[in-house]
Amino acid sequence: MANVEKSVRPDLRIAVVGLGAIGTRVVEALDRGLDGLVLSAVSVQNPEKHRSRLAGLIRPPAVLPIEALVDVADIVIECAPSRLVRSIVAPFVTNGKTAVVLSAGALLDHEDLIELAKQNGGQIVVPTGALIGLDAVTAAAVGKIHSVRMVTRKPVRGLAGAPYIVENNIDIERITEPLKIFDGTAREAAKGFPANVNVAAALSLAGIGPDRTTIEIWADPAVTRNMHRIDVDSDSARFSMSIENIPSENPKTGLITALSVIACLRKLRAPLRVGT
Ligand SMILES: NC(=O)C1=CN([C@@H]2O[C@H](COP(=O)(O)OP(=O)(O)OC[C@H]3O[C@@H](n4cnc5c(N)ncnc54)[C@H](O)[C@@H]3O)[C@@H](O)[C@H]2O)C=CC1
Ligand SMILES: O=C([O-])CC(=O)C(=O)O
Repeated sequence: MANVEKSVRPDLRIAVVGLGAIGTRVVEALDRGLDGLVLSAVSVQNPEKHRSRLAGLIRPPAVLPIEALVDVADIVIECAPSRLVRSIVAPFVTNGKTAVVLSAGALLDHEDLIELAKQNGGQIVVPTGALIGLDAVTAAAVGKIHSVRMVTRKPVRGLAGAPYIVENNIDIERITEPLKIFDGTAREAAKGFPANVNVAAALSLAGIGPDRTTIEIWADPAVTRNMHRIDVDSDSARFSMSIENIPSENPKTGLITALSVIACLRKLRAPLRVGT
């Protein structure tokens, strides 16, 4: 019998930027082991703050400035403030590599990064994150989607400090009843709520774009979870989806977001992929 040699692909080297609510969990999962992936480096704002936790990992990664990551990683995972998206993504996609982006709202302001990826054989991956059903939305988008509408309801803590609220002097701290604070497009929401509704940007990129996807945002003193409801009407299906996210230590960010990134990473080398 012929001796069939198992082909061995080198591990994909992963870099993570930002060790907050999402990045910390992703780094820990990579350190515990994800098939075919190895954590090569991280970028942090304050290395001293993370020194002991990183030293406690089974395989401590290098701690490097953002611009040095492209030399040591095949894939970068952006889990950082949205203002850093360009500096994180551009070097990777320019070199034909992959950038996983959590600050999806910032992509709407830097859409040329998608063109840069196209020209250089790179890829930008936006995980489902704190949302649900982007598989169905991308499938429906192969046909014709008539409308995508989203309603987000968050506790006050999950919205406080958003630029739109500050600029419009909206007082949400003392509300006793649900208050609709925004009704507009995903593009406008990404500008006004850059750290609160990346999900709307992801939804828009999966479906009919940031100018046709609409979102209402409610501050609700009665809820403890970050709640998103989506209604899609298309020529193949009509569907509604909702998710109630338990906030992480960052009240703006649902716990499931990091798990979505880990699931996305698992798919990269999995022998079975389920879902679009
Ligand atoms: N796509 C989605 O479904 C979701 C996206 N997000 C977005 O993902 C991003 C990360 O979210 P979280 O982990 O909750 O935020 P976080 O605020 O908990 O963590 C961000 C981390 O980035 C670090 N950082 C700041 N400047 C840095 C620099 N120059 N270099 C390296 N690190 C730096 C901060 O120190 C902090 O530890 C945010 O933009 C957030 O809005 C959050 C939830 C859902
Ligand atoms: O976690 C959530 O519910 C959503 C969120 O913060 C975001 O989209 O930025």
